[in-house]
Amino acid sequence: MSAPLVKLNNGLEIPAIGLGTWQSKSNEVTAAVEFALKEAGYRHIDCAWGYGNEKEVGDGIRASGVPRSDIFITSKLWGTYHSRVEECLDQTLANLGTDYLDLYLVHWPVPLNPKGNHPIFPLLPDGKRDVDHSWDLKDTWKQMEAMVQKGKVKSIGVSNFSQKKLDEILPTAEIIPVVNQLELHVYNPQHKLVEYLRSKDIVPEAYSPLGSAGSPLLSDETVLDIAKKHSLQAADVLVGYLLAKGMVVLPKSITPSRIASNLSGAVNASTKLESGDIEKLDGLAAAGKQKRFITPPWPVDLGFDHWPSLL
Ligand SMILES: NC(=O)C1=CN([C@@H]2O[C@H](COP(=O)(O)OP(=O)(O)OC[C@H]3O[C@@H](n4cnc5c(N)ncnc54)[C@H](OP(=O)(O)O)[C@@H]3O)[C@@H](O)[C@H]2O)C=CC1
Ligand SMILES: O=C[C@H](O)[C@@H](O)[C@@H](O)[C@H](O)C(=O)O
Repeated sequence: MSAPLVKLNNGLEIPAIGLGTWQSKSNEVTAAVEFALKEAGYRHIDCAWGYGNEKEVGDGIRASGVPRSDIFITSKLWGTYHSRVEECLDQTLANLGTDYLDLYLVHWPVPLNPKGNHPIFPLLPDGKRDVDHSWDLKDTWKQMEAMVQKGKVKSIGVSNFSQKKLDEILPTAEIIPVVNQLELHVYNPQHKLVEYLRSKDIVPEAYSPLGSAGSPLLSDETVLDIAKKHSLQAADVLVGYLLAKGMVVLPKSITPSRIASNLSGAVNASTKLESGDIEKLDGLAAAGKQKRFITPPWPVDLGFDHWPSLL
């Protein structure tokens, strides 16, 4: 079984299901990536410099024996490197053991102090994250564009960009981001933002599609009812719902049976779900279940709906 392909605005294609690797421990991720590629039919791996496990992901890619050219690899630029994009990218390429990425994303629209008191999470004396207010996001994007010109990445995109943040880079962008990777699931569907992305031909990529670790989504009554009706598992419905909506979906697992079913079960679910099921799932958040699970304490306004106020 393989995942369907989704067309990007530059004509390239991305497999609609990618294996997530955030919080996959270094001693577990190699086997997970190897299994996903060799046994479960995955051809897309979602990584990030900030996850600290790219070397082990690279080991899994090589152990799978699947040719590099058959695999779609994404990684992400961390905040302390907004003014040094090529430096972060070169580390990622070396970590993964490849000479190009299929997709490189700006991880968060928040430049962090590159000379702060920590290489990943620099903090100010008051304990807040040390944001580099002097750096302009437009210049991060210029440096991202240069990586395409240099041939180090095939496509570039963003992650965790609200409409407000996209509107900071789009007027001067020479390359339109191909995707925006966001927290998207039945409790956080972000319908308005997704509609905006569609209007700009930017593909929504769904992270934490199962609601991340310890998720209540897997025991949601509506999800379970729909799963029962079609003889599916809850996770199949959650991933299949996003697939059916034409999104790219990034379920993470280090458990072989789940890695397999998150692709095969979800593709099956995407063909079985009826319009009434999709309507019900689309309406869960508005019916009182709206919830974000990933809200790091950025001391800036990201411009998202339903973001806890931390300012
Ligand atoms: N751009 C960004 O800022 C972000 C990007 N991401 C990307 O998206 C990926 C997915 O998001 P993530 O937050 O990891 O969460 P997910 O929604 O993918 O959930 C992962 C959790 O669900 C469990 N799980 C996986 N499959 C099943 C299943 N079939 N049945 C029951 N439980 C299951 C996993 O356990 P186990 O592994 O033990 O099987 C793990 O605890 C990340 O790994 C990362 O690649 C995520 C967050 C932010
Ligand atoms: O991709 C995963 C997430 O974005 C993760 O990298 C962040 O939430 C990070 O832990 C943070 O605290 O800022």
